[in-house]
Amino acid sequence: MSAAATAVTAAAPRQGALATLRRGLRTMPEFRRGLPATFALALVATAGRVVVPIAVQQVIDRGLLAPGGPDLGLVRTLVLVCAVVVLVTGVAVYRMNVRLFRTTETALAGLRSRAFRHVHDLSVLHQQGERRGSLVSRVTSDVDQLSTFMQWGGVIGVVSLGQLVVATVVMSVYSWQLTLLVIACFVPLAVAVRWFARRLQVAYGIVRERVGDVLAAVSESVVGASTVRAYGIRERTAARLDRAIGRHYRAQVDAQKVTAAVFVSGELVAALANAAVVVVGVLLGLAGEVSAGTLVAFLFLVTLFVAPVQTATEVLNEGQNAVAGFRRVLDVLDTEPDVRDPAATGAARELPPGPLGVRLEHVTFRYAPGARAALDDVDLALAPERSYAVVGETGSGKTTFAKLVTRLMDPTGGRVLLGSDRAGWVPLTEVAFASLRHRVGMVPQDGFLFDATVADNVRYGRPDLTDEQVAAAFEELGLGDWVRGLADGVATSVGQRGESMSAGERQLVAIARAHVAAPDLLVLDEATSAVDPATERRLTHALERLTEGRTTLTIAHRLSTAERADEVLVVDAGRVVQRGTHGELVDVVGPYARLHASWRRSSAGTPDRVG
Ligand SMILES: Nc1ncnc2c1ncn2[C@@H]1O[C@H](COP(=O)(O)OP(=O)(O)OP(=O)(O)O)[C@@H](O)[C@H]1O
Repeated sequence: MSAAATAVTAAAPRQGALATLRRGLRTMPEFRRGLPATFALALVATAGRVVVPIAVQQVIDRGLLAPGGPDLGLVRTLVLVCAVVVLVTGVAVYRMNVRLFRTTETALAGLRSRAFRHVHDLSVLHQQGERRGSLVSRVTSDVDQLSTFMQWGGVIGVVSLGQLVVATVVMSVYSWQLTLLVIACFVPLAVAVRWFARRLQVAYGIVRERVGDVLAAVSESVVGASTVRAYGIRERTAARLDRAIGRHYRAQVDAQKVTAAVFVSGELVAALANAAVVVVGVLLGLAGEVSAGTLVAFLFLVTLFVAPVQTATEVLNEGQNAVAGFRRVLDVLDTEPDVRDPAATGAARELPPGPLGVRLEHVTFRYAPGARAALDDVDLALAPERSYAVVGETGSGKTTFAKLVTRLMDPTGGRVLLGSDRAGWVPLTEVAFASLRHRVGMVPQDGFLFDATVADNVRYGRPDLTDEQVAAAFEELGLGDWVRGLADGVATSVGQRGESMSAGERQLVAIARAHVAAPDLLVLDEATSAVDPATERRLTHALERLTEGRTTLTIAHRLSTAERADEVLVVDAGRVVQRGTHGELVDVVGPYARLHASWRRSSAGTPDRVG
């Protein structure tokens, strides 16, 4: 599959609801494992429910109204049997629920973790193509949506169906006339339930949409809190949020009205069926067709009819939710990772030992089929242990170049190789991820930090390092005084996404992280943000130490970086148009001289940005 971004939703062909449910359940072997035993318990629970009406009939007809006077011994035995059956049913229902919760949670945890790993396997580009919030919701709330159905809907649905069948069988054994009567009463309800189910689907569809609106409004106002405050638009933002909450409230109430209507209809039909059974039953009794016990048993059996028909609406509704949830989760799992670890196929190679150079052979990259090439037929070689500065106008393709060299994406044409003439070259697509991540390091522009201590962030790629070793690494980079000046030294917490640190400080931590990882090839995306002169000096010094003796590819935004580099590569509209030292290029008429001149013009404002 090409590296071009394809939305996750486009990956799988649409399947029918049942096929989706079946396929979804197949992806959760943990769920199917305990299912037969759970169904056996469900069967016991169902059977237990019809034992009581049968016993009542027996107590009345053969115990209390026995031809030779009341048979109290039989009544006692039947009451005892009933008590045991009720107890066993209770235990079975309890065990069934516990088993169901356990297997469902195990299965969902497995699914969540598989889906999460899969999202990680998708390329960076793909993760950007899909809105991140949406990917997160697929692994969290969409999976949660399945849980109600699996814990409750599926098995309760089957139990209810079983209850209906068993109740019908028992009733028809007692009296086919009364059975037909009860069914006749419930047919309109069954039809109404289908109608209600459609209305519920629409109503809850609107509720889910409104929930999304509320979440979007809340997250936007929280993320943009400073902008909201700065422009004094608090009232407007709050009003927008209130409107979203109000719409959600109305949608929720509308949906609940439909649910309430379903239950009321159930109650009405049950009352109607009871009344009909009493009237017709008494008439049949007078004609000698049914006994008093049968009539009372029927009243019990009618109640067994109501619950399943009512639950059917909810089961249908939950089933529809689950199908929607499964679709969204399966879409993620069905998406083939476009940057695959060759180790998964067993054909992976290690990078050759020693210093690493880079070779690009006719490399082309398009972000989408038919889009303009972000890199266009680039053919070049970078020697090991030298430093290169990649410069160019904004949007010229510098970041794309860096992402292809670190295999965050694969080229749509041509290939990238790492190695050296001495030790040999290996195409990046054949290099095991473990070897690649071990030998190739990247310091991204934003210097993302995890919510942990400075030391934890530094040893991300080297978990074996102690705090002392991390502190020593800062010393080696000339950052000892800075780290000692932090509240708790290397044990200082950086806050969520590193928010307790300034942009420059985050870069220092990111540099230390790259330093302890000690890669042979280092790709640096130079930060564009201006930092204070003291941090700037620290950064420059630390970067010098970090890049010493390593092949370094820097996406340079500062002229000083370009000046210091062994060679400058000038990228323009996806092509490398100039190459040489700063001294060689600066006096030649061309893009570099233009960039340089524009830097000179703006040098009064920003220190030394070149691209
Ligand atoms: N995720 C993306 N999807 C689609 N097009 C993209 C994507 N990222 C970059 N591009 C396009 O590819 C081209 C090269 O972008 P790239 O990010 O490599 O430029 P750059 O030289 O690094 O720019 P800057 O200096 O602003 O970071 C640009 O035209 C950009 O619009």
